[in-house]
Amino acid sequence: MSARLCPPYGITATNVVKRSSAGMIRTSRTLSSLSSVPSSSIPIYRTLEGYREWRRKAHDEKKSVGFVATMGALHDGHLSLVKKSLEANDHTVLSIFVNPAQFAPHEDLTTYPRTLPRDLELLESMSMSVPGSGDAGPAIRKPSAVFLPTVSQMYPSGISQDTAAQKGTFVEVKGYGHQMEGKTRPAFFRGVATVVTKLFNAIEPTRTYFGQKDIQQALLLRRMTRDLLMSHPSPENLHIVPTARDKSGLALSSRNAYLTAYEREHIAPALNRALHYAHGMWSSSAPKAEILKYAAMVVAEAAKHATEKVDVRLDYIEFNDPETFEPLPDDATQSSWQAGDHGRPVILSGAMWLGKTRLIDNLVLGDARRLGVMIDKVAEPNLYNL
Ligand SMILES: Nc1ncnc2c1ncn2[C@@H]1O[C@H](COP(=O)(O)OP(=O)(O)OP(=O)(O)O)[C@@H](O)[C@H]1O
Ligand SMILES: CC(C)(CO)[C@@H](O)C(=O)[O-]
Ligand code: BAL
Repeated sequence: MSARLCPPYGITATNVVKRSSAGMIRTSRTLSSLSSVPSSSIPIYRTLEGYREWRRKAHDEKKSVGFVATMGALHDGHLSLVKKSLEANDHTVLSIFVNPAQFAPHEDLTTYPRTLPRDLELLESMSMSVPGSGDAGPAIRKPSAVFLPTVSQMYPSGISQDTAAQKGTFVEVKGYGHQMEGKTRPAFFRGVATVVTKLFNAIEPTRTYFGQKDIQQALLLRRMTRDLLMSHPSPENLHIVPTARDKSGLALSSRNAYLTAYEREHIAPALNRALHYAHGMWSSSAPKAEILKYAAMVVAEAAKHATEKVDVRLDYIEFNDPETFEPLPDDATQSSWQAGDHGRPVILSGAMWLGKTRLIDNLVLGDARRLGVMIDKVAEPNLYNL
């Protein structure tokens, strides 16, 4: 059953999620009832049964299905993933689901931006002309469906943000979830791998698209598809789309909505500047440990020269092996890395706190295509990381 329903809707942080004393998450009536969904010309599936009926038809018609998983609060970064999917697939499906399992109890699940009406408007406004097959003229493609499940649909056994209290089935990509982002967010990748496995099982995508902004997530999920012998998608059909940015270099992110205009314009871009500074030093053969000190100073300088009160804390900047995610040795240099016959690029990534907002970013040093990042000739060079 597809839901094309009318207002009133009322989705706010407080009416979406309620937590019992045991930390179990349940959806409020507002979000779980169908009447909470704005009207849309794109079919919205709130149930697995409804979506699967649509998917069966696409399968019978031998149509390919591209998939973009999101937590909503859409921006141009998300839309760049949708465009890649529209280009390559007969159908494009997008999911919007704020996944409790990837938020630690102290993190921002309740305040995470939720902008469903605007998200649907943005998706409705998207279309792409693609060459028709045979003698047919060009065809117009638009997003075909939105999957908008409830927490109880996605977690039939219930879900607690407290990992010790969790029951049911979880997916862990062992050995790859504790470095980089996993150092600060130890349960994050377990939550992501679990929900994305469920989404892949539900959506059955031919191809999927993840953002380079969350590079560890994308690479870990590709490993998961390989380890679990997945066919929908197969590992080679999990694509990574370059990071879309503000002119200042700041990576677009739903959490940027937490920032003041001053923070967004003047302070947040310091993380990207620090990464570029580190890249410059790497190219001039400086050793990693020294580079990291200077990169941290770039962030500190931005805070020092702020003309408004800001609370800036660098979480980390690090160089990591894209295959193992392990940090490079302190004395590693660009030439020692290359001489090690790795031939693979290096991930230079970082995270910083701006008040309560945590921002992340990365550059791939070397040929990002080797990581399956989709660099194409229409890309504007200053938007991309090579
Ligand atoms: N600036 C961006 N460029 C390209 N892809 C992006 C960008 N931001 C997010 N994505 C990708 O969009 C998908 C959905 O991400 P998500 O809904 O968490 O948005 P987000 O902006 O990353 O949110 P958050 O602020 O929580 O990090 C992920 O694959 C993510 O990597
Ligand atoms: C992949 C994802 C949708 C899983 O909840 C989320 O981690 C994200 O948006 O990057
Ligand atoms: N894009 C990553 C989602 C998260 O930080 O929870």
